[in-house]
Amino acid sequence: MQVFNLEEKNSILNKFIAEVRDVKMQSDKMRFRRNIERIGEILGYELSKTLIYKETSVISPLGVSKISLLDEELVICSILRAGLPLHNGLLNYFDNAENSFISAYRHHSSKTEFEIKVEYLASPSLEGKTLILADPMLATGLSFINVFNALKAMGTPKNIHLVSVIGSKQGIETLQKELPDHVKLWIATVDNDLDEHGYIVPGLGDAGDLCFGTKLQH
Ligand SMILES: O=P(O)(O)OC[C@H]1O[C@H](OP(=O)(O)OP(=O)(O)O)[C@H](O)[C@@H]1O
Ligand SMILES: O=c1cc[nH]c(=O)[nH]1
Ligand SMILES: [Mg+2]
Repeated sequence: MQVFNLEEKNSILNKFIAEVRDVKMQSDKMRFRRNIERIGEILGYELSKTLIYKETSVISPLGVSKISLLDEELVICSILRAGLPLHNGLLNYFDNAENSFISAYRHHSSKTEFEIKVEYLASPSLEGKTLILADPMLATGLSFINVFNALKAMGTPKNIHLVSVIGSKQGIETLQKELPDHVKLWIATVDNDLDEHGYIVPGLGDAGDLCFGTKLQH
């Protein structure tokens, strides 16, 4: 897996990362969701530079302009719940993409032990297409791996891009071991630690709850 960590170069992205981490700003849920969406827009723009383009002619009122436009069948798949604002950010730029939604949640057998449950999948065929798989948090990496395996039933994509906001070093190492070499990861920032509950430290907390509110454990 190839990793593109956008924090390696300072940009306006830093402001959005700072705001999603900031415990005081997190009380403004609308701003939190919009910042995740803005980060999705930037990650999408960066990955768009690696896609395939085809020269096209555009007729303006005064003449003809040649321009290269995206020439790939894209499918954006997001992992519910927290993937939704990131999905919207990607879709803001890749406006002709097809869309998939898949659920993944942590089912806890104790305070520190959990397995990932994948229960819902709505997707077009992925055969021969470019798949963009979005989830803002890459903690242990188990959600991405379980979802990656569940999506195999939808066909074999030509290219696969994972898009995430905050990753842990450990989670990225796990993905490096478990996912094929051709997969690319686009990530806004990487943290060093995971706590005993599998939360990224310093991270930002629970992205799903910050977007949409707390949920009952079941
Ligand atoms: O890398 P992992 O250790 O698998 O953890 C990351 C997962 O945790 C979060 O989802 P969560 O299970 O909290 O579900 P939610 O979006 O419904 O809150 C996040 O959105 C990822 O899907
Ligand atoms: O740090 C983490 C880990 C899992 N899920 C989150 O939302 N945050
Ligand atoms: Mg959550």
